[in-house]
Amino acid sequence: MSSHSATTTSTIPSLEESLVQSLPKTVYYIPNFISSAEEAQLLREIVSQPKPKWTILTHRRLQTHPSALTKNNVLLAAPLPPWLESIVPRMQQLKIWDNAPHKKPNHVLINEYNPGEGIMPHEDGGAYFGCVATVSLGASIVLDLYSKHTNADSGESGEAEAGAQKSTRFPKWRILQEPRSLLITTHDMYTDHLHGIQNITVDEDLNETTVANWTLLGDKEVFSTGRYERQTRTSLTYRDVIKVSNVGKLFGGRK
Ligand SMILES: O=C(O)CCC(=O)C(=O)O
Ligand SMILES: [Fe+2]
Repeated sequence: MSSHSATTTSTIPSLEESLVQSLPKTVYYIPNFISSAEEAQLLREIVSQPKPKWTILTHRRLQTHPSALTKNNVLLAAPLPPWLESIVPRMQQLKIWDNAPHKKPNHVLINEYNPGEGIMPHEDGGAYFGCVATVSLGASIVLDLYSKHTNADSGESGEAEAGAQKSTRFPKWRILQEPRSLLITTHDMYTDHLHGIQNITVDEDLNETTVANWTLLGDKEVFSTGRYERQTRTSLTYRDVIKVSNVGKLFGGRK
């Protein structure tokens, strides 16, 4: 009976036990939120999307489901594809969407990072209800967190930086996201902080003092050397877009 736990639905830990206590409010980290079979299925769906679904960016590529927002940050009403919707009820069990305008996510960005790729520090902003739920697929990666208001003192300078990281900001905290994990970012952490992923090939210096969610990790052994060689990592970021418009209305009622 060893490895026959095919479904994990009944074993999600509570939000309380998933709180990342060392961070400003509020971040939750849940390892193994999905099973390996679900992870494989999601990755199959992602790679089988038609080529034009991908937006190629300098340091990653991106899919937007069901579609990109309009210039005014409006989502044209459409359901999420069923393969992305499949894990939404499990998120709803955690009650993280209870205060959201639509009570569940209606938009998913899919980011794929090869080794050496990343995303500049940014905030996700006011188009969305202030909660993002990130499912990681394929490999681990470090997410850096920054205070929104620069304080010039932090961090050593010294390290010669290759690439275009112009703002010399240093991450204040780091979160290690394992494959199949769920990361929930909400409240002040959503509104008052920036997050980013460095364009590097190895995440280094990983240990219980440098990784905010160390005690919550599913498998610390993987990081026992303190180093993690990046592999392709894909993330699904689930959000609730506040403004939704019916296409019919939009085109029918033109003023
Ligand atoms: O890949 C991630 O975990 C972060 C993605 C992200 O920050 C975004 O799409 O806004
Ligand atoms: Fe983001």
